[in-house]
Amino acid sequence: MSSPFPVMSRKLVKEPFHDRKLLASIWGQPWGTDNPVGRIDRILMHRPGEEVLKLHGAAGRIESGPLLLNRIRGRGSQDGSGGPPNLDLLQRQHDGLTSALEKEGVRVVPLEGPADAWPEAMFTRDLGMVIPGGVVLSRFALYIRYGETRLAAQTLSRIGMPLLGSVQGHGFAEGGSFIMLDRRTAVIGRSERVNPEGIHQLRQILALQEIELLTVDLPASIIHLDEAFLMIDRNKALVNISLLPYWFLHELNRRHIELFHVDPRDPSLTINALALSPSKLLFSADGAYTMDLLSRHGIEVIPVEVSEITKMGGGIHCCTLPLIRAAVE
Ligand SMILES: NC(=[NH2+])NCCC[C@H](N)C(=O)O
Repeated sequence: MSSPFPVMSRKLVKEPFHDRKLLASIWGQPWGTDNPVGRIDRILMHRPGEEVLKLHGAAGRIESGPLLLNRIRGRGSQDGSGGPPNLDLLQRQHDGLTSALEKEGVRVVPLEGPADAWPEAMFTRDLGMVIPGGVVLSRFALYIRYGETRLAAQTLSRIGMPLLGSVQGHGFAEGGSFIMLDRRTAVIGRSERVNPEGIHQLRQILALQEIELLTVDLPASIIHLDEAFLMIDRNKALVNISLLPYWFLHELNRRHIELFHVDPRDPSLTINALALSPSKLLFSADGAYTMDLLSRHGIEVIPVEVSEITKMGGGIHCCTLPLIRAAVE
């Protein structure tokens, strides 16, 4: 088979780094993604182990929103009871999620290295920002997650995915607050976990590919954009309007993205689902009202049980980091 890129040629390289054919020919795969819904080829996950039991009693509460909320006196709507997760149930639900993905033909890449020091390594979404051509590694805002970046760097370089940058200095950015909206636009949610310095660094890296970065200020009740917003098809999104500013909804509307409410009767992390391909989602089995709405609009939803996972402050989206998505259109 003749390659379009003869390595012995002395001609100048014309394609950019993220050219899919060049990537596949040299780096083995068309790594990364320029969209949020194309068919997923492979995905990074971590099966939770004994490390989750290291979360102390109040972790469930602390981790579900900014730490700052703990300094506000009186009882707030976020305050939960906490307590350690049921490891057996957590593992069974995580295994269910993995098999649902494998059944859809997605290759699951396990996180390598000693995850036992990092109780929230299960939330692999947060490890990086996947962009065309590779990944930008996160820098975590909390000590309890800080070492996860090293595991990601190790795993992703071993499988041959280009590391296109990493948030450094005093910057913070976590993958759960980032999405590639389309070839020319990405979105990041600013919060306790994603600071202006992290956003500035990411914006510079994206500018190398002429990608604009929109910043959405998140309310104090959440830490990541994926608790408020999910793309479900090229031109369709699920939104929680109580957590998003008017200008952003208006901008989506201006871009002809059809919006669907996540039903307020469903658990709050229902929106934290995953597009396997355009209009086909892995969805929390507890989100019945929203599933009904989506099904009525021709969107295929595959339910999976994640109730124990959500007790740790994340859902399906948080547990999965797509490393390669097919191009759309
Ligand atoms: N992408 C996400 N929404 N991840 C949620 C992570 C939740 C986890 N308890 C944390 O505090 O980091």
